[in-house]
Amino acid sequence: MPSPHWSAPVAPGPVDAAVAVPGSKSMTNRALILAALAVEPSLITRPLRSRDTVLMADALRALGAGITDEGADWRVTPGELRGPARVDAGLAGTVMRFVPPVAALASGEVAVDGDPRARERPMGPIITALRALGAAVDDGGRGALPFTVRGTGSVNGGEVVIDASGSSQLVSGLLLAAPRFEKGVEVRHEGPPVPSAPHLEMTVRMLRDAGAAVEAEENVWRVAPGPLRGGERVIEPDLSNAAPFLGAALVTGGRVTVPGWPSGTTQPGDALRGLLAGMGADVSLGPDGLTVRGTGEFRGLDADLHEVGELTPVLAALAALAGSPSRLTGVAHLRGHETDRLAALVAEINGLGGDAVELPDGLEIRPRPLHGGVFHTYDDHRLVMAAAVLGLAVPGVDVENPGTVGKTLPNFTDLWASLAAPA
Ligand SMILES: O=C(O)C1=C[C@@H](OP(=O)(O)O)[C@@H](O)[C@H](O)C1
Ligand SMILES: C=C(OP(=O)(O)O)C(=O)O
Repeated sequence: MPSPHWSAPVAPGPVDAAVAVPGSKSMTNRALILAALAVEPSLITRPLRSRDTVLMADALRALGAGITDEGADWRVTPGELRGPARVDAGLAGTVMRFVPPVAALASGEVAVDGDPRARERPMGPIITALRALGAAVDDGGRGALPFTVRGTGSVNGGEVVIDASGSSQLVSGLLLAAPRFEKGVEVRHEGPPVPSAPHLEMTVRMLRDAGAAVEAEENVWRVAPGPLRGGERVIEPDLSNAAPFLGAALVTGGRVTVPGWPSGTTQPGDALRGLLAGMGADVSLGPDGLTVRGTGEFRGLDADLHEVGELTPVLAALAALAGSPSRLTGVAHLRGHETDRLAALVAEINGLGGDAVELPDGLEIRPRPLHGGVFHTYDDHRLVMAAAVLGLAVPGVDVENPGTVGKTLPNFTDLWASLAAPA
């Protein structure tokens, strides 16, 4: 039984470590979807194994895909998509937005539900879009989980307009399944800007790598119908999950290397290079990976994080420890993430004596001396990571429900212990 609380370790001095972070959640779950829709088997190499990716594998198995372990890798053998099936999305945005368009391709009923908080996350636009593309979805008029997709074995597809300002995943979900729609798809976004542009680029890139014909313009994406290839898909390390480790170099004036950092990538975590450099870190990318060095002093950050919202919790923790104030903007959509992240970060940073204020679209954080206390995590993996960063410098940070970090990084506290241990 994991302990319901975790005392975040104080760094005994400057950290000096190499930390190999496991595979990208976003790439693993896209690779699983594309492999399940392909015309031949795939091998997914170095996948992330975490709650979100195991839920994705289980969902696709329930719909007829064969997914088996091959050492640490996953072998995916496409099968005929069929219901009846039940899909548990947990709290995974990728499962709740990427699986329903696949379920619409199945013959039979597919019931989709998730954690209580998952029922509050934005889903309405993709349900409406699926109906416009020819799928039958019974959501009891809620525009949210739970719902049942009544598949007939095919989806007509075609043109659809969607407001994806609440989540880029609403677009990604439609695009990933679209090569199997009779007419493919043209998705046009209308509304306030879509967040997380790199994740949309990741969707386009991975579809193309699998052989799909995709056109992407500003706010319009077209996917032609056609077969998807299988074969080997190698998953990059999760660069967003590298954030707390790299941040530790800044907080302690130490050095952290993340091996396997790609020289080119669609992952939003790559933006950490510029963001941490902007806070005063020395950042270098070389054959050994990405190395971040801190001097012990670092400044606050004034940044629009609209495209890289998932980095916000860890950057907010760094901001609370920085030498000058920070403004993190462009992230109103974080109110629909695992929890309302803006409210949660303000409550927990201020609970330790900090001075964080919620903006209409972000956070303003003025550093102040902090003290220990319980740090609540709201079923949000990234709040566990934020708490760990604070704990490096603040004795007595008592992290509630640390196991929730297993959403994307089950061995986080072990990796963290090796980082914060005396050399
Ligand atoms: O497509 C993806 O893999 C993701 C897209 C982003 O979602 P939003 O656009 O909803 O922020 C990101 O925050 C999430 O962690 C993963
Ligand atoms: C927003 C996140 O996750 P999800 O894929 O559930 O949307 C996240 O990992 O920061």
